Amino acid sequence: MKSIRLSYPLSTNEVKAGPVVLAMGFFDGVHRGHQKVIRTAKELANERHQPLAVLTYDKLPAIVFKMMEQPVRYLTPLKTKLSLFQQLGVDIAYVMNFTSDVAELAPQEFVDQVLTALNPSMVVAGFDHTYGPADIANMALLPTYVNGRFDVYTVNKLSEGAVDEKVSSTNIRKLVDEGQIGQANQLLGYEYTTTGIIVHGFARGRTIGFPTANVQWYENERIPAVGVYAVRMKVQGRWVDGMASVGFNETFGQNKRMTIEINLFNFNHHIYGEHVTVQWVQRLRDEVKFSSVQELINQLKKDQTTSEQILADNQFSGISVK
Ligand SMILES: Cc1cc2nc3c(=O)[nH]c(=O)nc-3n(C[C@H](O)[C@H](O)[C@H](O)COP(=O)(O)O)c2cc1C
Ligand SMILES: Nc1ncnc2c1ncn2[C@@H]1O[C@H](COP(=O)(O)OP(=O)(O)O)[C@@H](O)[C@H]1O
Repeated sequence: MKSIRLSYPLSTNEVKAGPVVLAMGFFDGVHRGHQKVIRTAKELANERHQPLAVLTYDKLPAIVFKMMEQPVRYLTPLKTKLSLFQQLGVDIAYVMNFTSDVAELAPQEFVDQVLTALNPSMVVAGFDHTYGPADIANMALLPTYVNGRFDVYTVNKLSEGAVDEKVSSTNIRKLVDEGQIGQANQLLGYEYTTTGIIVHGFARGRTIGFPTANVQWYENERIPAVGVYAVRMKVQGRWVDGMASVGFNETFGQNKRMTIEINLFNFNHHIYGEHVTVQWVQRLRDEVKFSSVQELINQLKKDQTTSEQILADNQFSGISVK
């Protein structure tokens, strides 16, 4: 997959491919609804023997319109999103720098100056996709603006039972914020992931028999709620089972800053400075302030047994963040 940065106004050197089938959307989370859009577009592209391109944006378009939490925390920061696009068979990812100029484009201008410039034979998006104000820039009106220059294909809402009612980025963000990772994973269609690097902590972990790798997550990552989780971590190119604590080390009472600490099973290497990917599989419990370190150790032993069982039962889904 090629990834190409675009900024407005588009220059012709940036876009060499065409004709392509073009899927468009912000796709935060690349959840099962988004996957349906991209997979549908892939089938259409295959039928036409054309590459599949995706048009997405480097930041949530809403940032330009309204006050948002800062920094904005995504389900999938760009790098993660691109990894998922690649696994869905995307050939070209156009990442547009979303500025006020782009936000201010009238729907007709967006179609003429952005979409058309990407040489699509067909544009594909979800039923609720908008490219400006919802009343004038929706999928029903897109064919009018396109005026026969290329085809438009709208992908219906994903609906295969009650749970699919809730396949939306907003809902998944809420589940992650509440720590309901099992449910978030169901809607995502893969295990929720966080990336970062391993930094030094207080070096207490090894003294209690549970060394913990401290993950300094990258900016814009959206971290699950405080609590304890069964996880996998990719480090030095391989996935290792483990358990994670997101919290403040209540028992030791020194930590004012929230940390992610991971004890890996059957693992004994120094990994400071390594880039890692954490796959959140299941929530186990809340963080507890224990009255002694021994009580913490007893609980960690139980957490390990529970995590090992969960991870043994949990198989990798079709796609996962690499
Ligand atoms: C799976 C797991 C669960 C944990 N649960 C708790 C907890 O409930 N309460 C708590 O105070 N600390 C908990 N801890 C955090 C330990 O206190 C922490 O890992 C230890 O202080 C080591 O920190 P260090 O990396 O700074 O040496 C947990 C750690 C892990 C790996
Ligand atoms: N099984 C393991 N799980 C996690 N980290 C491990 C493991 N074995 C060795 N390590 C190493 O030990 C470090 C954690 O030890 P710890 O005493 O908790 O120190 P620190 O507070 O500096 O992170 C990790 O960053 C990693 O480099």
